Amino acid sequence: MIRMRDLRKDFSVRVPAGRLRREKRLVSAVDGVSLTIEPGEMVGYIGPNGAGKSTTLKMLTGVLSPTSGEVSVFGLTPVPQRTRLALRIGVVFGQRSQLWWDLPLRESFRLLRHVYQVPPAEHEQRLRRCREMLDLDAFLDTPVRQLSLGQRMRGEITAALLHGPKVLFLDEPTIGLDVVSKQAVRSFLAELGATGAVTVVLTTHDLADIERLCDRLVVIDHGRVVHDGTIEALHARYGSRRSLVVDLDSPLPAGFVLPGTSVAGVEADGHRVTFALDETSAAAAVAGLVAVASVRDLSVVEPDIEDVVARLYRAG
Ligand SMILES: Nc1ncnc2c1ncn2[C@@H]1O[C@H](COP(=O)(O)OP(=O)(O)OP(=O)(O)O)[C@@H](O)[C@H]1O
Repeated sequence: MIRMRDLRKDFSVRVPAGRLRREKRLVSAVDGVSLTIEPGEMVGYIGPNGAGKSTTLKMLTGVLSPTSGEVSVFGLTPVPQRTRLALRIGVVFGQRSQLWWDLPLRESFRLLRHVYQVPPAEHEQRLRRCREMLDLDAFLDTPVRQLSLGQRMRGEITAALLHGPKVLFLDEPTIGLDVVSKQAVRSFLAELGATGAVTVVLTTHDLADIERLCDRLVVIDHGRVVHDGTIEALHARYGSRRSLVVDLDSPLPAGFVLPGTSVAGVEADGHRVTFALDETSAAAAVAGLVAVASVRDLSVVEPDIEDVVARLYRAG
């Protein structure tokens, strides 16, 4: 289990004060975060730039000491017990590689087996799974410095898992990746999450990662948690609704009301209407509509997570 209690991290920064002077100022990067993450959970940790996501991950992984508050990861306090912690966690931080730049990927994996003293059979079994699922074979013998970003990220994720950690921390695992690599990484993480064997905490700016992967979404802003729950709870809280988009042979009569909905948009001279499904199902709305109008085509649009998260950031 991962526990944070009133966790804080302040940085002292020098900011310009007048033309020549600079003065010290405290930045509260993490400002009283309390969270408990149960084993096997897959949690998306999101927030605007500078919200405090990386700083939180750094405290969880023992890279930074908290200014105050408590943090424990599977019973260990990260900074003082960093060596023991390293055996239980896997970390993928985009900017920092755990691979040997000049060696082929395969050699990095071999060296990591020695670093973590993983029995050969266990190592082989884990590596085989990653090779299959992350499609590594085509570039296993390529030096790491020659890998594309997507190939390297797949290598980094493998490297983070070869010692069989209980927790995987990922900072922006899909940033800058091409579509194929993104899909490979997401499918792999989805499968990993489904086993429940590894607890996963990931930060991302790509909300499709969250939609695809995370049951739980924690939103942080200015170092504080502003939402903790499912994506559905976020939609409910911000009143996002599904909508029904219909293409009509002719515009609806003036003053037309479809029970349980409100008109969210009218386009193409009234031939396309979007109804927000406020208090009714898509099926009931469609039935009500085809009874009075000639419907050429229709689609049901799910609420957009980008939209609701943008509203949340603005509110924050
Ligand atoms: N080493 C540091 N020294 C001074 N200030 C820092 C340091 N690291 C982070 N900060 C500040 O702390 C705040 C939180 O930064 P952090 O990197 O945790 O945000 P983030 O949510 O990960 O942002 P991003 O999405 O841009 O990566 C920012 O205001 C940042 O400028």
